[in-house]
Amino acid sequence: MPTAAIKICGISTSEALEAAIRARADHAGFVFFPKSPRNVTPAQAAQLAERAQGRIGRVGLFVDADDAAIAEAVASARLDAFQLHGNETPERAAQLRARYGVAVWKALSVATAEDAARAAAYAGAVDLVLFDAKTPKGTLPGGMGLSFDWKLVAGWKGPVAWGLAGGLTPDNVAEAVRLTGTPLVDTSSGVESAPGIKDLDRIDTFARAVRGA
Ligand SMILES: O=C(O)c1ccccc1N[C@@H]1O[C@H](COP(=O)(O)O)[C@@H](O)[C@H]1O
Repeated sequence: MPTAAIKICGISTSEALEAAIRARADHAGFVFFPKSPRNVTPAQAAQLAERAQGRIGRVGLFVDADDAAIAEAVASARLDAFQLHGNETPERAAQLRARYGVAVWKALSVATAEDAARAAAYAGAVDLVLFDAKTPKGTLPGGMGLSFDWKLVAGWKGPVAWGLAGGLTPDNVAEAVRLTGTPLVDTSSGVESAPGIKDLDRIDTFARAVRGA
């Protein structure tokens, strides 16, 4: 089985970005969601994106963002992909993909087999679906360190590429990769010492665990 690709999300400092690059992660996630402790301003994003250029993929995370917010993020950070982490429809995802010509990832929150089956509706509209855990009402829609029953997506064979997120840590990611066969893993709070504070050693340990799986 090929090694799963790695995305480290919620990067907001150059130190964390360099740690992700040193760990040979494939993608760095920049959160454009003001309610998140990992939110970056357009100015921060511009600096990080510049530093990341040609060294790691740049994924912008949005939650039901309007056109103006997305245009501002795109103007500041040259993004390689959008990660849509709200209730964006397949039509909205396809519209953004056509408008900006970048890859679009759609996060889907999973608690049942029916939730995972919703991925099929995004075939043709997105480049990847990211299965994540459901979070409690009134909290952030991701980045909470919550996982779901991985058996629901183990060996998933759908009409679109996929990845796994939600509560992945250096301690459990190898098991998650082995059990699901996921081609991509995404973590945020699992490589932090506190919400929004990336732990550089944990980024390294996480990547090693993925490659050792
Ligand atoms: O990281 C955030 O702050 C965030 C905010 C809003 C939506 C999604 C967010 N993060 C994404 O959530 C999943 C799971 O994160 P975790 O590893 O459980 O902390 C992941 O895709 C993050 O990119």
